[in-house]
Amino acid sequence: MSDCAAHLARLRETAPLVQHITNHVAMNLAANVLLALGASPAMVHAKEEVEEFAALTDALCINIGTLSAPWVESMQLAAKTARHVGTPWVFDPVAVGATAFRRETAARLLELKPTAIRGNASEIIALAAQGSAGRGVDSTDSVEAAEQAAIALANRTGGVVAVTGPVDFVTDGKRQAKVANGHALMPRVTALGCAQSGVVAAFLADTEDNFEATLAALVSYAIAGEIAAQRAQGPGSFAVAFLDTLYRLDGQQIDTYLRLEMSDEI
Ligand SMILES: Nc1ncnc2c1ncn2[C@@H]1O[C@H](COP(=O)(O)OP(=O)(O)OP(=O)(O)O)[C@@H](O)[C@H]1O
Ligand SMILES: Cc1ncsc1CCO
Ligand SMILES: [Mg+2]
Repeated sequence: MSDCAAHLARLRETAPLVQHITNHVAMNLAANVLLALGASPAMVHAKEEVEEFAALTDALCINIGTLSAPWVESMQLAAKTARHVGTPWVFDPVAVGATAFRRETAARLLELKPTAIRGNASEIIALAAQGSAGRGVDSTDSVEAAEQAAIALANRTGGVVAVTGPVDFVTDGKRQAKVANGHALMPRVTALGCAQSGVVAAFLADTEDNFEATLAALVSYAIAGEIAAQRAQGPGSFAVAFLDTLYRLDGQQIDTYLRLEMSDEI
């Protein structure tokens, strides 16, 4: 069994509780994706309860997709608690280059050292303050163009950074890898990237190696997308097939489909 398959098996055995403070578009899909995979999602964002919940969850995912002022406070409180108690937390900087509100919120969250950051190329370039705005929530940059930004961010935060797209790039500042799986239907379903950030959080629960766990999350996700696309007619049936495929995904499929490009140490 490959390392990726072992991480997936561990996730299913432990069924980690994953708190989400995510956007209105992603909530339902992210919860269904996590349930299909075998984790336990909870969308908990009120400032009155986020700290209490963050102290008991196995992992936390924070996503700024549909940002508003009360949520910014909740995000800060939850990330601070996660950091304090040593719970892994993932940051998804949706459309961070688009507005000053997003840039300022993201900068404050970065200070709380996310265990992992997952975004598309334009988001990672903007977050590293290298200038791209993207086009709303969609990327206008190639994953390759974001590699140096990802390495710089990983070094700055001490965490893992994943740039996702046609080929995913992941680094912890020392190691790097590329995942060449996936399917072009995946960006045609809204919030599939947001749900993927929740999946990264689920894989980060209870692991010794954050880089390997993030890599396993990206691999599982992309391979499920690739298999699901074989029986999809378009984005609608793809979304349904994707949930079914995540539910059934096994180590043998991972080993059969895996197209991993392990790069040298940086
Ligand atoms: N063109 C593509 N070909 C193959 N796989 C893709 C492609 N685009 C995306 N994917 C897959 O979808 C995953 C997440 O996609 P993406 O980077 O598009 O997220 P995103 O832009 O944050 O999405 P969203 O904001 O809609 O949630 C990738 O990790 C990859 O597995
Ligand atoms: C479409 C959209 N708008 C804000 S968040 C979101 C989900 C994809 O990022
Ligand atoms: Mg996104």
